[in-house]
Amino acid sequence: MKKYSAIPEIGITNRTWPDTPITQAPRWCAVDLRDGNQALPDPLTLEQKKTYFDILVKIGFKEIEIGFPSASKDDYDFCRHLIENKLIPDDVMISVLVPARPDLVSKTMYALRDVPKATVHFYVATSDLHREHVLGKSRQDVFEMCTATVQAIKEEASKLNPSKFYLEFSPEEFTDTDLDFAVEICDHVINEWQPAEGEQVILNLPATVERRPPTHYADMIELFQRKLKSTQAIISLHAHNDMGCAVASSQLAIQAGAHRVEGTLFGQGERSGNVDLITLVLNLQYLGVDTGLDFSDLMNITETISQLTNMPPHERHPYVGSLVFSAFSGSHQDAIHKSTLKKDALMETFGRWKIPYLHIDPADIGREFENLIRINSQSGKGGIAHIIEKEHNIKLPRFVQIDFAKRVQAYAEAVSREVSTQEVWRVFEEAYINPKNANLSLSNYWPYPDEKHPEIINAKIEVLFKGKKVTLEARDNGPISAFVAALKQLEIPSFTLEHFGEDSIGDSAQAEAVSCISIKNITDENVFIGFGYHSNINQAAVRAIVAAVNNLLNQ
Ligand SMILES: CC(=O)SCCNC(=O)CCNC(=O)[C@H](O)C(C)(C)COP(=O)(O)OP(=O)(O)OC[C@H]1O[C@@H](n2cnc3c(N)ncnc32)[C@H](O)[C@@H]1OP(=O)(O)O
Ligand SMILES: CC(C)C(=O)C(=O)O
Repeated sequence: MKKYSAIPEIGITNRTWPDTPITQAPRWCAVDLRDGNQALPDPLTLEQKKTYFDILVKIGFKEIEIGFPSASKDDYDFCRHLIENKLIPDDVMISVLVPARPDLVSKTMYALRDVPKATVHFYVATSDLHREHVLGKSRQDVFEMCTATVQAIKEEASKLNPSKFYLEFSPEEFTDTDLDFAVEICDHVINEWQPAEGEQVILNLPATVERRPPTHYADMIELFQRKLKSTQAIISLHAHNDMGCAVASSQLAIQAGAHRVEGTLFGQGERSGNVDLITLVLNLQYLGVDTGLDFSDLMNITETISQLTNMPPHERHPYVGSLVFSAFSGSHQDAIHKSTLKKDALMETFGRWKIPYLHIDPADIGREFENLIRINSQSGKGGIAHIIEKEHNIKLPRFVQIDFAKRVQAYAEAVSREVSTQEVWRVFEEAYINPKNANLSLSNYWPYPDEKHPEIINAKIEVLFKGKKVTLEARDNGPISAFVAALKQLEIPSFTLEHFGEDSIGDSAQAEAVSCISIKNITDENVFIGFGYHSNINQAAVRAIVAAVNNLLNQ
């Protein structure tokens, strides 16, 4: 016998869910304070639960499962705390969990006294595996347990008038349960509860352990609804993530007609967790669905929840991971660099958000482009140019990008790790602004127009050349060419000025000028680049020339 084998199909005919797009958000129920909390190595304290509850409310959850009051004093106290201090907003429905054990119902209901309204959620395992081998019960026993539990809830509820109670039932291990039995037991629970006209019972159909592919979950949800007799049911999902497919399962099962989804932030929950509501909700938002939840402050939410649970999300966790809006590799960086500059135009062209390698706008979830492009040995010129432009406001000409990318790559290979933006700048400075082992340094430069021919510029310069102070003079028809003419009197290889570009940094009157120069060694045609800064554009240019000449001398 093989240890693992194919899982039998559900046996649905004419399934409709694959052709049913999601156009409307389901009801969301956050079960972080129950399923999430029960799976934490250190369960949340009362204070921590309060903070967590407030975050869930702020995000916009209207249904929040707050705990298992019969399980522990902490859970009981938290329930009392919310009710006694009237901390539950009018438009929020809390729910509590209890097993199908009448002995635990009274404590559960007593914990809810004075609540204006609440959902009482009870569960019993219905799979053959669990029912027979854990609970040791027959199918008939399970019917009786449900009857007894519903009656106990009704009885306790009647003592707590005028609080209004709603019912939720979970056939635990639904996805491993014979579907006809699941339908029968759910119809039975609704019949026992006898909901008032217009009232509905939540049937929460859990993938307690993810034992099937997402398509099977969707099939089961569609078929369950076809078979259910009652018309007073809300179909709810509760997917676990053992195969890593909980988001996909839930998304397909919503297509299959589920009205409500239970899950947790970051998928915090038993084993590999519950469905991650952040991913699921933002996936629907990405599909244009109005989800009713607000994750615009997601990074602060992430930070607080990580502290509470002591479990920060993985760096690649969809939407929230620290690396999900970062690109290290050259072709990704190039594409992002080019397209973020014209993101509005792209939006016009495609009629929706579209940027290569970025499926949503990070700004929508409180993130920025700031760390989007990160540098290592996989990076290319586009990304590196992006860093220099973003951090230092300097637009690198293409030929400089090509030259500089090689230098940064050599540096990254030498250090064998990610290169910080400060290091990128240091490489830039050493390459083009203050080259190491400089033989030439500029002490002073005085350009002045000729008295008789003001279009002619006289250049007087003082330099330190190979340790000696030298004064040089020359004239030409511009301040830069006059400077070059003076410099050429030194014993340096002959060169020509190839490129001269200038830009300004900042937009005030005191903005600094930045010049980019390239010179070519006439003998071997090698090109050398220099950059210079100054508040005066001519002074910036001659500093760039000095840097380029130093590179030529260091050849
Ligand atoms: C899939 C889920 O996440 S379900 C929620 C799980 N969450 C929790 O279990 C957290 C809180 N639980 C607890 O604090 C405890 O388990 C309690 C208070 C509920 C019960 O504690 P104990 O009475 O000590 O029982 P214990 O947990 O050891 O065993 C469970 C008993 O309940 C039975 N049981 C388990 N689930 C159910 C159920 N849904 N309905 C009825 N009985 C159940 C078991 O068969 C077992 O019965 P046994 O004593 O006859 O063998
Ligand atoms: C109690 C139920 C809903 C549950 O947590 C599960 O089946 O995973």
